[in-house]
Amino acid sequence: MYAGKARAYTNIALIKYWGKKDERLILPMNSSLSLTLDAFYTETSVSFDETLTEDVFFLDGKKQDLKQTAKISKFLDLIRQKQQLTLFAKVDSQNFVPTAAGLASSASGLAALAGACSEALNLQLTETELSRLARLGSGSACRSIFGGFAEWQKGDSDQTSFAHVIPSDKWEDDLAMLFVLVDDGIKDISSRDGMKRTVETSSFYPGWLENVETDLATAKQAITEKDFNKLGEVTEANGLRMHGTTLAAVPPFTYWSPESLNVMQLVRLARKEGLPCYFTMDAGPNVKILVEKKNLSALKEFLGKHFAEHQLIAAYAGPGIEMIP
Ligand SMILES: O=C(O)C[C@@](O)(CF)CCOP(=O)(O)OP(=O)(O)O
Repeated sequence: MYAGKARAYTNIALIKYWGKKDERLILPMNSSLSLTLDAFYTETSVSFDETLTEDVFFLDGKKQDLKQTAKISKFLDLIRQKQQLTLFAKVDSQNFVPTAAGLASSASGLAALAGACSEALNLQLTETELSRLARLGSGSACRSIFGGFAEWQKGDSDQTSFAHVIPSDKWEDDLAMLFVLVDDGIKDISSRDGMKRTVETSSFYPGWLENVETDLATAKQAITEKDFNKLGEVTEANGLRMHGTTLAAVPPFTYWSPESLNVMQLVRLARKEGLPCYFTMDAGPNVKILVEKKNLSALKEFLGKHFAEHQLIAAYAGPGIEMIP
């Protein structure tokens, strides 16, 4: 039996990955940039075991059904193919996220799985190779190999599409991200399905591609200059552009709930009142607010008038993947 375990942290994109050029290899249409956080992570152990007659997948202690297990098997097949391996595996993933739904991300899960497989089979992968492997599980997972700010350079092949750390002189330690949980319980379209429909049908999608590489350059410059407002402005604008593409998809859809729009308005109001903070959203109604650590308590107080304590969750910059002996 070959066993391994890894811990990987979720990341939130400031410049979004939205659209695939290649579905099988998960090659993105554009490069993206994220901040790895400390608050939410996944611990995954994997054991390739000759006594197993099929892959088994446990998530938070519960045995998963065929559909969920099939996704993991698809990833394991890639590993087995690469390693000329025929053994089945038991995968056991534990999401360490606040009870609220909609926070566990595939990014930390698939990154942890890639790390656990690498450990189990003693693949001795470099961080770049690990990032490429994680990418094959879920695009955004390739960024969770790294702590702090990470850029996923889109590349144009399996070899050239991977993430790397963005030098930041630890500026991320001055920042925080406040999650506002407005989960309205609607089963959203998954990011995978949402971006596929958008690429294939949205007349607004070409506009997204026109701007995103410029946004990325602006964000990287803001990090170099430690310019919070510059980073915040491009983060908020890029997220809005991404979500804008969904409105012109066929059929149209949006991840925004009325509560999401309320939070966006409150963020703009906070800024007007002199509290610099900027929002971004992903494939769900929850809103993430980028704020400097020194202003986090003022932001929590400002939002505390509108939301319950448990709806406001703070996160700070987090580390890259950790192998667990
Ligand atoms: O994280 C970002 O850059 C932006 C998003 O979160 C916006 F919703 C997309 C993440 O997509 P992911 O779950 O990685 O898709 P997969 O490759 O189909 O598994």
